[in-house]
Amino acid sequence: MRPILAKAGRVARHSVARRARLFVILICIAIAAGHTWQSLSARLAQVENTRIYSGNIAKALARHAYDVFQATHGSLINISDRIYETGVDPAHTRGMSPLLRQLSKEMPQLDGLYIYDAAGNRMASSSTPRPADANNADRAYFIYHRDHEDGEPHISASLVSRSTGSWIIPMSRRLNHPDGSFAGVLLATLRVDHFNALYQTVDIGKNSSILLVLRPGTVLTRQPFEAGYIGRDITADASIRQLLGGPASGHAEILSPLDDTYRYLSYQSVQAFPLVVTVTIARDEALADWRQQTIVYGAAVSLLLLIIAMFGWRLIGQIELRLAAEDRALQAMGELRQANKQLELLAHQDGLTTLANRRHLDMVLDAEFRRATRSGAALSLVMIDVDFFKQYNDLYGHQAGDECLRRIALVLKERQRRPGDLAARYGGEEMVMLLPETDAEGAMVVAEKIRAGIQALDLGHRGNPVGVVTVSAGVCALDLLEGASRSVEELLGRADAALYEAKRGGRNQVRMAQAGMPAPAPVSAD
Ligand SMILES: Nc1nc2c(ncn2[C@@H]2O[C@H](COP(=O)(O)OP(=O)(O)OP(=O)(O)O)[C@@H](O)[C@H]2O)c(=O)[nH]1
Repeated sequence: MRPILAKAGRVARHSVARRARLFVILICIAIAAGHTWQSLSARLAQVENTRIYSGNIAKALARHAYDVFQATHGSLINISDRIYETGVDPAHTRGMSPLLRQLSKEMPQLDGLYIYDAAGNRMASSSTPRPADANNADRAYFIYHRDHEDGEPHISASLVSRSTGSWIIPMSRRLNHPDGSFAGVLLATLRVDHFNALYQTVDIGKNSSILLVLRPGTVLTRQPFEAGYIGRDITADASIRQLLGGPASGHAEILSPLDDTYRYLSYQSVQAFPLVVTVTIARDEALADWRQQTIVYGAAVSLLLLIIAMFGWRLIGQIELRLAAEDRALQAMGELRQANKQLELLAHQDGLTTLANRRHLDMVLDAEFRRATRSGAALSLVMIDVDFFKQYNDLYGHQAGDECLRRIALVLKERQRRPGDLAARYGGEEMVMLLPETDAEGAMVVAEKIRAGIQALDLGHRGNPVGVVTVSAGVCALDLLEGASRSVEELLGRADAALYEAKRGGRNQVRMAQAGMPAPAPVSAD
């Protein structure tokens, strides 16, 4: 495998591990994000349910408050009509206690009904008179009516009744003389208990509350009841003031000014009266189920993520190990291929000259011969033999002889100009140049250039009359052979014969094979 391709393959394989790691991370992120989204959605749904639930309760309780105050208001109108029948006659008014008792009995929300004159003295009441409430000129509702001429019903802040000792909500009307001057106050007191008894039946949780509020923000009663909260102004908190100052009903998350607890607050104004019912549910209580579910799911999802991360990482680790093993195998394969190539090269190469060896020459010659015979193309062969090489060895030693052969081989290599040209060591100091697509004349030119090139090496040789190393060469071309008897052996034999002729002719020359050339005879080394 080529190094660049191998590297590209390695990069691609390692990017698989990277992508797998990224995939596991993305899966984990997706699961975590999905759980977070689901959890936040569930929280929103829980908050919305709480809003609807508390809003519905506030609506129902506001309706109840309206019914109670409307009925009380009806009674006050009824009583004042009776009083006005006689033009606010004190004697007549003082005799109305039985009527007040009767009306009070019929209305379970009432703690009592009272009539006070312009000086605040009690003129009639539904309860047994007590010295403590003989004069109520100091009460806020009395002062209000004394100072305001309107005959509208007035609701005051809750207080403890001097007559019954119970927590009550005063609802009163001004009484006028026929000339419009202040004649006294007609008072109905509503039992705080009456509201709380109902509020207690609403299951909204331990840390949640229901408030009946007198606008702008005075607490009339609270469930769970705590005397300390009665009369407090919840609009001291700006956010609540703003909230209650808005539409007739609404919802918000608030930090309760009463107990510093975060709560979901729903409120509903009571129709026709300056009253508001608020239902607040502690955030902790509202979200308790959601929190528990989130913790359980969160633990399950965390476990799942842990398992995915652990298995994912282990899997990726194994992938990486496999990839590393693959890398090593590929590298080993590459090295093996390289070694095989080297071996192949060595199998075809002559160790001394690095020219093609005899075996390779035989293979190529055979193939080229058949190809040329088939196609009618030219094919030539030059056989080269070093002159007086025995003397060279004798004179300069075998190692010098080897070096000489190497230098000669370089000249042959130089002459391999075409892709098909092949220089080979034929054996000993004999070499061959195979020249496909080359005719006899062309081969003669190449052979001559080789001969001249070797002489030009100027390798001193005292045993050679020329004084330097020279070669003789015999050339034979395919077209010199007779058609039917053509063979590789003949081509070689005829080239060898031509070489023989060159030797006989005095060496350091090139001869071309001739038709009917005589068989080679031994040449003297002298
Ligand atoms: N140094 C060395 N000598 C070799 C090698 N192969 C063959 N020879 C020697 O080459 C010589 C060839 O000598 P001969 O065939 O008698 O002929 P020559 O001395 O070259 O004389 P002519 O060919 O007639 O010019 C022998 O002495 C071989 O030992 C080789 O690989 N290295």
